[in-house]
Amino acid sequence: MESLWNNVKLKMKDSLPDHSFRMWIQPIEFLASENSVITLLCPNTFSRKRVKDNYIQGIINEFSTLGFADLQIELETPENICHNSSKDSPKGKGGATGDGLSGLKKKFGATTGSSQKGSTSDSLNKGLLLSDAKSSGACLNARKRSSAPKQLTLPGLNLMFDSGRILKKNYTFDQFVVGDNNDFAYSASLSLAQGARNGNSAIYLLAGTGLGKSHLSQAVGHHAMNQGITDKVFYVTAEDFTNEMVYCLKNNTINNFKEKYRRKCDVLILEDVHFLSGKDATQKELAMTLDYLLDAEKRLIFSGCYLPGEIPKMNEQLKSRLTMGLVTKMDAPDFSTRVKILKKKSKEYGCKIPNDVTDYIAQELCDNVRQLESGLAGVAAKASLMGEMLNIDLARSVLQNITKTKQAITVDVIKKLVCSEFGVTEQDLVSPSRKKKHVHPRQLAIYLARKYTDQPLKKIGKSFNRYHATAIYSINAVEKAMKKQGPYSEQLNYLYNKIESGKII
Ligand SMILES: Nc1ncnc2c1ncn2[C@@H]1O[C@H](COP(=O)(O)OP(=O)(O)OP(=O)(O)O)[C@@H](O)[C@H]1O
Repeated sequence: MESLWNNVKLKMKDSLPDHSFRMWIQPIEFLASENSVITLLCPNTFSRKRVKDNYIQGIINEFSTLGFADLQIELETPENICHNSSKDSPKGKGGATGDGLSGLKKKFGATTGSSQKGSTSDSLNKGLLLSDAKSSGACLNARKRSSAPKQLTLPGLNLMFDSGRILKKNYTFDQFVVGDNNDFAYSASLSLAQGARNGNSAIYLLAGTGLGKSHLSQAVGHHAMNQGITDKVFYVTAEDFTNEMVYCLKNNTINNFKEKYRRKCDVLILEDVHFLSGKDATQKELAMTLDYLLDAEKRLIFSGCYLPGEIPKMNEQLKSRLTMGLVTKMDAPDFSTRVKILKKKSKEYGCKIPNDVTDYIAQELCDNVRQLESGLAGVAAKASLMGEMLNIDLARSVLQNITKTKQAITVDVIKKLVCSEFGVTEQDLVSPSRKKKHVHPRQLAIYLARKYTDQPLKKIGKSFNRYHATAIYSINAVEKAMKKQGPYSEQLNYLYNKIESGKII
């Protein structure tokens, strides 16, 4: 169940503005599951109230799209649990809150997984074990051992470090399954991590969503640190880089920023390069930083869904620096690699999946590895939560929610939906009109077509009489607008719900 919750989190990451996700959803941890009730642990009462008021419905919806429609979600806080336990205790003082979230989970017998993003490597049965521990008063005993209460941190505040984001603990080379689709990217990344330059100190990992860019680029960081090569590994997204630069400019600390990236970094991992589109000042600064790093033969790993040359409003200097090293493309895995991935992941989750079920999942889910993981987690979680046999019928009942949506959505279906919601015609969508009332629905339709269909961007652009670059620009514009919570993201969530509920077909 813990990995099911991690999948729900991943889905929410896509639909919420980044800061809201990091502040409110990311810190929530799975605590227990019993009889179709899932208990989640919020860091404190304030966060619990906020989640209850604003995000609980979204959480329920995401569980339901993963095939768990009838679950009840309970939100707990460390204080609350130990307060409840202390009612049974003759002299319950102090509290597990002092140890924070992970301490409390340890006391309850659950593993904490990756500190930031939650690991999928824990057994799917942990939730049930956890409930047992809870009912047998483990918290109470733990409380007696705990030290004086300490202040809890605000949710999400410890996610960024001076050197960027924390690397996910299981994004290592040995957890990465190599197939025909990614063997070149894998070898190039490994060789860069090991310091065999072959004339290259930079790599650009190019792939669609969920195909392993973050996994492989973070594996380079892990390797450099674990092998004692360097601990000066900076892992940032292009958005983080931009925000940090703007912050430093405003606070007159831009020299520190330059010093940090140019002189204190041995390995720079920069993700989601397409975010830089149109950000002239950041592009110039990054190009200069890359000159320093390339001259010093530092290791650079970039990743993005598009080639730099395809990203609109990107300056030529930066484009050429980003592609100075190897550009390696990762494709969707073929059937046998999907089976290998499922087998590896099910071992990680600590569950045994019969071969025919693994084959079935691999046949049904072929878009990307994230989707594959989500299907596997859903199937295993349903078997564990409902106490059902893990067989093809059960797998079918979980996967049909994922595949039904996927099969039926085409660019035309999306166009029709957007037209009916915005009161425009299909002709308006494909026309050259730059009027806001046409541009807005057109950009949304392009974004949705990218999200819900398998069509390549070139083809999507063509369906709207647009160039490839304009399609990328539209997607970036929607992603940017979504980050500001408000009518725009609500509108988009509404469209997601309509599409995913199958109500438009
Ligand atoms: N070859 C692989 N072997 C094992 N796991 C993989 C592989 N490729 C991807 N994954 C897993 O799939 C999930 C998604 O991968 P990742 O986050 O690296 O994708 P991404 O390309 O960075 O996607 P996005 O562009 O949406 O951020 C992760 O849990 C990752 O561990």
